[in-house]
Amino acid sequence: MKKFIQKDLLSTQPLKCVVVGASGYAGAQLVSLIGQHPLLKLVGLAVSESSEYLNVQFKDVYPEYALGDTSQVDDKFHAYSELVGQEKWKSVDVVFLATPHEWSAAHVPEILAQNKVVIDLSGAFRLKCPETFQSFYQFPHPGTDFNSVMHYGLPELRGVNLAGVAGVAVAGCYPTAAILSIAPLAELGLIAGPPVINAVSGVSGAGRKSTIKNSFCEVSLQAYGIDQHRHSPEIEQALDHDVIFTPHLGNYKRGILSTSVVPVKHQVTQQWLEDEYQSYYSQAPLVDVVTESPRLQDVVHTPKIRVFPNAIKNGHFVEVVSVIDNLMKGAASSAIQCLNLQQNWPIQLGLIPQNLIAMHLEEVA
Ligand SMILES: NC(=O)C1=CN([C@@H]2O[C@H](COP(=O)(O)OP(=O)(O)OC[C@H]3O[C@@H](n4cnc5c(N)ncnc54)[C@H](OP(=O)(O)O)[C@@H]3O)[C@@H](O)[C@H]2O)C=CC1
Ligand SMILES: CC(=O)N[C@@H](CCC(=O)OP(=O)(O)O)C(=O)O
Repeated sequence: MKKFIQKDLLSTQPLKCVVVGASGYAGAQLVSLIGQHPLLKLVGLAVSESSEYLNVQFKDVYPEYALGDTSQVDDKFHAYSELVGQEKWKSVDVVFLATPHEWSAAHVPEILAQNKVVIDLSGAFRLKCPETFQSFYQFPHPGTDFNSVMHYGLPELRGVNLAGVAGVAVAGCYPTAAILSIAPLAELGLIAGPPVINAVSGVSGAGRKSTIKNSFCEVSLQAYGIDQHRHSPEIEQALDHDVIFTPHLGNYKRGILSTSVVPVKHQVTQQWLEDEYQSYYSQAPLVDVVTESPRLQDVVHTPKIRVFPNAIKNGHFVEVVSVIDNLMKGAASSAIQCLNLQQNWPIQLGLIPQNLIAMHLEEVA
């Protein structure tokens, strides 16, 4: 696969990356994105010691994400404990974790201690309050010392500054859709009462391991986690406001459609609202503020979010519909954006080739 990059980054050495949890849905999507990124080089795929994929090649499990030329890449799954014992581990720059929350909580400290950048897709380091964390995750907070080390990674949220940070706790999938729907109103101080957020996710949001609840014949559009989903406090932390969040499971594979209804402190017009959203996202190439109700198929398999703000009830409420692919913008592509920002690279580097072509590119050798 040909990779292109703008001239001023041509002399930048690619970062060596490992994905832990590479056999899972989010990890596999990450592997495919690293494979197409001009400044990232995949050097290891890690799974658990009891994984059914040990020593199996990635392309045999996920042919749809084939890495292109794999002759230079070890694309077999290895146990994490084996990988860290290999000589090449020492030169790894970045470790992506697409692992269970408990696993990330236990292992991030040792990876940070080896001066490797950690990009964690789990929820282990997103919530700053230990009591809230314990009550929603049912295990102890990894420690408040990490609150200043692991930075919340929602790339388009104003105030997020990831340049040079040691670690990133990538935002959750539902929170990405909900927070980016409401953030412009929060910044304006317009929220008059708890936003009501209803969101539907495809089944890949629940991960690859099957259970009765997410098996094909059992899944039927259904609300769950009412008033107790761990993404409620995550959304509240980012917006600094209470919310009423209800997730729903839909009988399809990928994508989240979120609808947020927000009471506002003063009457707004449609034009004003659209202008404010356009302004908030003016430097965000992967956010489309749209004027027609977005569909999941507009974004599935893409790194984009589409946001559709509406002034309703005579301008006293704002209703915002947004759509994302939960495995891309809700997980893997957002993780790549976070690393791009951590490195001071363009936010969309490696994610939208056609955008790159517009930026005076050179082919990477
Ligand atoms: N699915 C989604 O839409 C999103 C997921 N996330 C987060 O990403 C993480 C992964 O989610 P998802 O891909 O859905 O989950 P999956 O269940 O599909 O994948 C989990 C991965 O973790 C690996 N794993 C499990 N235990 C260990 C261990 N002890 N050591 C090393 N690897 C281990 C599994 O490998 P194996 O079983 O082969 O050993 C597998 O590769 C979770 O924290 C989730 O919350 C974040 C945003 C969205
Ligand atoms: C459909 C489904 O089950 N979705 C998952 C959320 C997706 C996920 O993995 O959560 P994070 O974004 O926090 O990592 C859930 O409700 O627990």
